[in-house]
Amino acid sequence: MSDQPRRPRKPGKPYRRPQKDPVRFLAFEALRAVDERDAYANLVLPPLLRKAREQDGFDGRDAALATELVYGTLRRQGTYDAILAACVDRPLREVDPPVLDVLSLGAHQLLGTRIPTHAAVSASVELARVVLGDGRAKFVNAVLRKVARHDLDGWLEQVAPPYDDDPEEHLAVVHSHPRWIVSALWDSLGGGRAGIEDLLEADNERPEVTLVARPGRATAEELLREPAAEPGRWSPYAVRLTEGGEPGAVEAVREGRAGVQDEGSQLVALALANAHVEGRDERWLDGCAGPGGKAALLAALAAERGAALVAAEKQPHRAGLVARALHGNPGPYQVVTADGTRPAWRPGTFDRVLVDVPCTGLGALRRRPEARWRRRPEDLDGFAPLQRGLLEMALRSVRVGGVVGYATCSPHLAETRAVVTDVLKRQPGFEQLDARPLLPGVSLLGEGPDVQLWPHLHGTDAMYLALLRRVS
Ligand SMILES: C[S@@+](CC[C@H](N)C(=O)[O-])C[C@H]1O[C@@H](n2cnc3c(N)ncnc32)[C@H](O)[C@@H]1O
Repeated sequence: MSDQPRRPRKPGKPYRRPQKDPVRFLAFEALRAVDERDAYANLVLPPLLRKAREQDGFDGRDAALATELVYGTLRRQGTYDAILAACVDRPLREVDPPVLDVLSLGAHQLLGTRIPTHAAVSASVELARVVLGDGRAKFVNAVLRKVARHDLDGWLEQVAPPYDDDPEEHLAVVHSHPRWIVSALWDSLGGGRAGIEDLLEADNERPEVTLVARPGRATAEELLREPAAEPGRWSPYAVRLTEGGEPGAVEAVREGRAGVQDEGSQLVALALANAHVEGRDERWLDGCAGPGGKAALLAALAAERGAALVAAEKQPHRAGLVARALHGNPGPYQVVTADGTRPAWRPGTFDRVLVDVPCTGLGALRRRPEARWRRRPEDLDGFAPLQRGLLEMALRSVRVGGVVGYATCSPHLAETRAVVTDVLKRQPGFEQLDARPLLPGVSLLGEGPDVQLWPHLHGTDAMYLALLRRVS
């Protein structure tokens, strides 16, 4: 793209080269990658930040601002789209995607950060001059000046329908979630307006980084020596890095003795490990193990009891990640690349089985800021047969008296209770255990017997767990 103006300027208006602000430029590059290449922000950002540290001298504050601009813009995209639609004289789908990205980034700076108005507008116009050219920068300037006329609350009053007229659409616009997701989360959570609003807002918060000290290999005390580290809320193995931090810089993480793992995932593994099984307790199975977070915790717990874990994963490259996560485990384990719906082991082989099935991931929206806009309701139909197939396999793989854990990182009822109910109808001989006492100290677990965790109530991802014992 040429830096030179196409036509000579009028006297008195000398041409000024646009100033490239590395933080905004990096945020724009990340948004384009997410938009254009369906990339994931959490994968795109780290290499961009690394490059910026080396080439542009980015410091910690620059990196924090760039990260906040990317994540905040993506999370609040639904709200910003509604506001931008009111400021643009044509449908947003007719605005070029790169222009829309600059506008959204500008809207986030104006409405979602403390950056002063003039700085937010001028930085966005400058960015537009660099990446879009002077003509479209004028358009960006005009639109963002309209956006700047109100604060976020003022805009929401204008663009969101009143709650009493259309509660779901109101919540969708105000809390920036697709309407079908608002509806699904509300169905699962139940209750009135306050609870669902708290949940939707929790999805818009950046989660803390939580570490797991793998038992027998590291201790929570060791991890608590890290800066701004606090004990976990529920899991004895959890340590929260309250200021984010860099897990890769933690020695125990680098050595594989500890890992990054949300407390909800730790609780699922712990509940399965703590469930009572009669008699032998030597053979454990993780039936869909990649990338290996729960398998690593299970394997370490199994080692403490003299049990062995088989970790099965269908995708070869993910099986490689499982092998890496389990490397150095003090007890016996085996990683197999296998289709868990067609097991390579005999029925009734295992004493404990976990199936943490592929799902829509609607319980981890706070970690994947773009995911809510990519998911479609039809995705549920795609996962349904696999989720049932994997649970059926798990039930066949456990011996009489043994226990199966069915887990998802989605609270959608079609992926949680509906699967368990359907499969148990076809496969008698199982009783559902009350999972709640197996999560000691965790409050607000509902009526059971299954467990649904929530970001706003438990500070975890919205993990689901049902525990089933084979009785005949
Ligand atoms: C939700 S993830 C599991 C996360 C894992 N438990 C952890 O904590 O790291 C589901 C995994 O199941 C794998 N998978 C999908 N279909 C499978 C199948 N038929 N058999 C075994 N694994 C499968 C996916 O590749 C994915 O790695």
